[in-house]
Amino acid sequence: MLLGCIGDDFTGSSDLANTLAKQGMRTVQYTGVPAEDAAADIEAGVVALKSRSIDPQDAIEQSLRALEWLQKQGCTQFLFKYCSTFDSTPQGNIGPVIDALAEALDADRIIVCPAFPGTGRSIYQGHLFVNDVLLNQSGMQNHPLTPMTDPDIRRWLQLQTQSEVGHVAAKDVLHGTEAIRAALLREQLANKRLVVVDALRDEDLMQIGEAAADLKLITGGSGIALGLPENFRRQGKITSSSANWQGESGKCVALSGSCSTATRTQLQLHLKDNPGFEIIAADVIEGRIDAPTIANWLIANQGVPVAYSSADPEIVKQVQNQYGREQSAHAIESLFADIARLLVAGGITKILTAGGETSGAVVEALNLSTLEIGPEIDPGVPALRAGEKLVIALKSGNFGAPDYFVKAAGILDRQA
Ligand SMILES: Nc1ncnc2c1ncn2[C@@H]1O[C@H](COP(=O)(O)OP(=O)(O)OP(=O)(O)O)[C@@H](O)[C@H]1O
Ligand SMILES: O=C(O)[C@@H](O)C(=O)CO
Repeated sequence: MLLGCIGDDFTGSSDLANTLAKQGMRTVQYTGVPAEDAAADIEAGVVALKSRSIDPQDAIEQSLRALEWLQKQGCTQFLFKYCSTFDSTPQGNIGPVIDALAEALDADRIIVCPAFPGTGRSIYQGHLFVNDVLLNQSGMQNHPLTPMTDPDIRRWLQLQTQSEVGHVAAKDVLHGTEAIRAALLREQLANKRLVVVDALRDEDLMQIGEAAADLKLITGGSGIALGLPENFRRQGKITSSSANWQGESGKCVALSGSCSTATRTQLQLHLKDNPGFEIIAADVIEGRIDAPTIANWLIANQGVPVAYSSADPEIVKQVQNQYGREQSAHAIESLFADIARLLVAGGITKILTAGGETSGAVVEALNLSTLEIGPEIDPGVPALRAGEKLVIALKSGNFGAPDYFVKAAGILDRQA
């Protein structure tokens, strides 16, 4: 294994694995730190953690264990993947995890670049934009677990890290690889260990990737991985691989715990032609609805039926005020986990999940330890083979075109 990656959630990890696979690296996504060594022919390994919203100390410990395993697999470069909307709180977990990985690797010039132009996330003057609005006006200010209220990534990160935060601005990035390399060195000499790097376009990310060829630790969204495979290819270390994807026949069902604007738009369109079961959070928390009822409903309905708790931010806020943020999230995630188990036991072979935390709960409940990367459904969302009789797609809350659910069901389908 050449490139060792640690993802702070499961959907985000599949986003990264998708990018690396598309750029020609043989990539596998692991759920948690594997007990066994990786197969010998894997070039990039993504250890997916569910560490985005847990206690920072726990996130550090899990990330260091992942790092140790990846080091044991022979990796020479490491990538810490977080969300392209930099999902975190003033306490972490991005800064504390980077600090710990940096110490363990004795790394410097650590790029911090959540940009993902393919999904509209760019960084200019240290500020993160989602399409044409700043992060804190994009809907992310209402995120149920990590509300992003400051678009200045330098300022937000500085709250979380012991290291000093530097910046490589677009004026350097737009001059290409050598200028980026020189600017990173300049920041290192000024004792800025973590460096937010502006990026507007995929070309910028390719050049940032090239400038990062000799860095031990790189951090960012999946976009930061775009240019890395080429470094290994240039050294003759990777050979092109062509994955042999085959979907599954049978019914496809969707589970959505994502309350993001994108998911709610997708649901609105999907529910015009497909049946939906709306899960009311209070009913879950107070035990008025259970998993078997919903699983049976999904199995019995035609089309691509969806069970969803996705609600308007105002409703989510009310639920959280009444029952607590953690408690309500936990209750809903456990419900989705139980539904998923029942679906698979009931013979379902294709499952779509929406929302990072929700997807994490489902992947863990189903014990899906290794995910093979299939074709891309929409930017950042690959089809995944999770077992001999199960294919899935894990959609990050904000990803996917309006017709995502139907498109995803089509790609997971076995082609005649
Ligand atoms: N109706 C609801 N009321 C309160 N909390 C909810 C409700 N529906 C879902 N949740 C919780 O909100 C959280 C949504 O997070 P999740 O990561 O699944 O989606 P997302 O934030 O849209 O996606 P991403 O993290 O990929 O951006 C989960 O913990 C979920 O259990
Ligand atoms: O980077 C992103 O936006 C996604 O891969 C993700 O991590 C959202 O949960």
